[in-house]
Amino acid sequence: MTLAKAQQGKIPATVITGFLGAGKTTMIRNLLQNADGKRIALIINEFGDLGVDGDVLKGCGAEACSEEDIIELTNGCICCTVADDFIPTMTKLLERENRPDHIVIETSGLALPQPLVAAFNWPDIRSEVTVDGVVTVVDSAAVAAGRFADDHDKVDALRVNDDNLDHESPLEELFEDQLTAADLIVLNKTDLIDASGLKSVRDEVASRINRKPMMIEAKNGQVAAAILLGLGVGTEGDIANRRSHHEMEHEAGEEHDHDEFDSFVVELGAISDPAAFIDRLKGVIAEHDVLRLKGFADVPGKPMRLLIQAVGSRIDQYYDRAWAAGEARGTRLVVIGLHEMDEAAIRAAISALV
Ligand SMILES: Nc1nc2c(ncn2[C@@H]2O[C@H](COP(=O)(O)OP(=O)(O)OP(=O)(O)O)[C@@H](O)[C@H]2O)c(=O)[nH]1
Repeated sequence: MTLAKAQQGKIPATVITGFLGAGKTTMIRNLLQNADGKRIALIINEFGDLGVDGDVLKGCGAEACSEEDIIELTNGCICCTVADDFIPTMTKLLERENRPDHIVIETSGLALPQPLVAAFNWPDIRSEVTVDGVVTVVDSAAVAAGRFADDHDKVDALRVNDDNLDHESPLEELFEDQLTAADLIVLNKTDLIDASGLKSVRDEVASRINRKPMMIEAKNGQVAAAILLGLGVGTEGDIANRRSHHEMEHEAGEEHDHDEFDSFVVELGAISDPAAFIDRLKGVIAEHDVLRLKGFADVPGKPMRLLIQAVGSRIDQYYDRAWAAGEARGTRLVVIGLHEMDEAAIRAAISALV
């Protein structure tokens, strides 16, 4: 039977992966607003105890995806909760009378796509759904800045003190695993680098994988729906050829976890001078090498909440929606970094900015 025939009648599902802050949610938001009339169900998974991505997407008011079609998986990283969380969610989705035309899954920035894609080979899922393709979003500016390659010395130093450390740099490994799973690589944030920087990013990305998936460039995740949702690969049938570092290192079946990374939520009162707060926040992020920080701030006198998005020390902010009636105003920020980050010091430093 041909691949196309085997997939006939199945709902296509697109898996969108990529490191923290690469631009996955931005790309999906753009997709929902330009979905060519398709009805999309969205499954979102986020690292950290504050559902920022779901909120951003629910607020985008696109017709392609109503609020009940946005499902948040909050019990941990999707690659570790496949059996307990993802499969039951998919089963429920497939039982709905009004089935979607397409399913889009946004993994957390720390997820390995391989176990998720492999789950599409489970009999109940395989008969109904196929993976149209895995799209890996890359933060081109972060690659150009050496984000995924520059801490060899640090890892080597840690390895001296820890015989059990069998991994490369956790960022580098994850970056490669997410690229390895890709059918399409989107080199995003090209507005932040010049042409020669972009050429180096292309070369570096290509050098990290053996396969040659399609690679395209994008700004603000603007990629046509026909490309994103039209890959037609059936990736579940090829996932055994795209093994992650973890799978190769732990053939014996040792559990994968996210011990190398950590997150915590900082709650603050109102922020009366957001410009000054954000300016000084950049310093805290740089000093403690925070990988990702995002959340909402309460600015006195403003009817809307301020969305704050930091990727490394680049920070975007905008007022995204009005505080709802009865909603407690407050500032809540999720901080994500390497496990060894100094939570107490970061908490104290951020709290001192208010
Ligand atoms: N300059 C620039 N900023 C971008 C681009 N794409 C996304 N961003 C910004 O990057 C930040 C992170 O984008 P998200 O879409 O939330 O990234 P993500 O991959 O969903 O992040 P996580 O879910 O936390 O892993 C936001 O502030 C976006 O506005 C781009 O092409 N150029």
